[in-house]
Amino acid sequence: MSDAPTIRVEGVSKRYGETFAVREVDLDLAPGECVAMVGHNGAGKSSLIKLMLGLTTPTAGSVRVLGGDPASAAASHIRQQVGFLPESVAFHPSMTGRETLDFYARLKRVPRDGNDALFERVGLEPAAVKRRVGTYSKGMRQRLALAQALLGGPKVLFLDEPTTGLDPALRQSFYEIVRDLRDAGTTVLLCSHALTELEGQADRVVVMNRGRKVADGSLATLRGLAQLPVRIRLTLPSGEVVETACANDDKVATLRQIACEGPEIADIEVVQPSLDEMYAHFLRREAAE
Ligand SMILES: Nc1ncnc2c1ncn2[C@@H]1O[C@H](COP(=O)(O)OP(=O)(O)OP(=O)(O)O)[C@@H](O)[C@H]1O
Repeated sequence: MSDAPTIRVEGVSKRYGETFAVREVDLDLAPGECVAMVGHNGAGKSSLIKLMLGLTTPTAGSVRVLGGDPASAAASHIRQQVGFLPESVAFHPSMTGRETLDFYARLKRVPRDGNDALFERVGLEPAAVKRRVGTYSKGMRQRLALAQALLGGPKVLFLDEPTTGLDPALRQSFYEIVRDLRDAGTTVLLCSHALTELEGQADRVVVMNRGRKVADGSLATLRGLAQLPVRIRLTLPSGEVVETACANDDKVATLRQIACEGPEIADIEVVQPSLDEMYAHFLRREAAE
């Protein structure tokens, strides 16, 4: 990974009238990094993405994407290297999948000859590509939406709630595509409310609350900061499950003690705090400050 960030957000605020949608946010995203942005409804996630897309300009601070201001008139070359999958995509129902992707390719001024490869990549079968979008299932529409976001091989990809309404198998294949993109050096910013499914997918998690960034780090870093207890789950030979909790730093000593002095056990499991629990912790901490 090169050190120059693909995206640099510095001291950014965005105000709509009296409402601060984004407040004094600093955020760097490196090439090939997959970052998950989480937060309640109205936390400022979409507003931040709009700023990074250059659709709006900050009230204060600066946004740099691929070294330039994405909102400037001269930034069409930047916008061409950015893919965006919005939270709700409305395609024209009477156009086929192929016509839809051709249309977006023309808009983005990228050659259409890569479209077949894109359909294959997102798992849209040739027969489906010929059908009108109005006949598509939610999963097929979302695959087409992803193909649209991948047009031109973007260096930066924004995905807003990409897996909402998808079945578990489709979610998995979605994240596989995201992993391949990240491995190929694409910077991916992913917004989601589905916290549990983000575990293992993102290199870093950014927690937003009321426009502010309240936490930012790898899951391991956030676990260290939150200092939430780990749970030790013991299954006794009778099948009964007993749970105890201890500080993360004490878990080895606790396990040793259980092994030496505890009851006979059939199975043991150490359960780290989930992303859901950490998210709740950071919001509680923010509310208390
Ligand atoms: N164009 C706008 N005009 C006025 N207020 C706005 C505008 N866009 C966003 N806001 C306000 O800014 C705040 C942040 O909204 P934003 O859509 O960025 O949140 P979000 O985290 O994306 O929420 P969700 O998860 O529901 O999509 C909200 O209070 C919202 O009402």
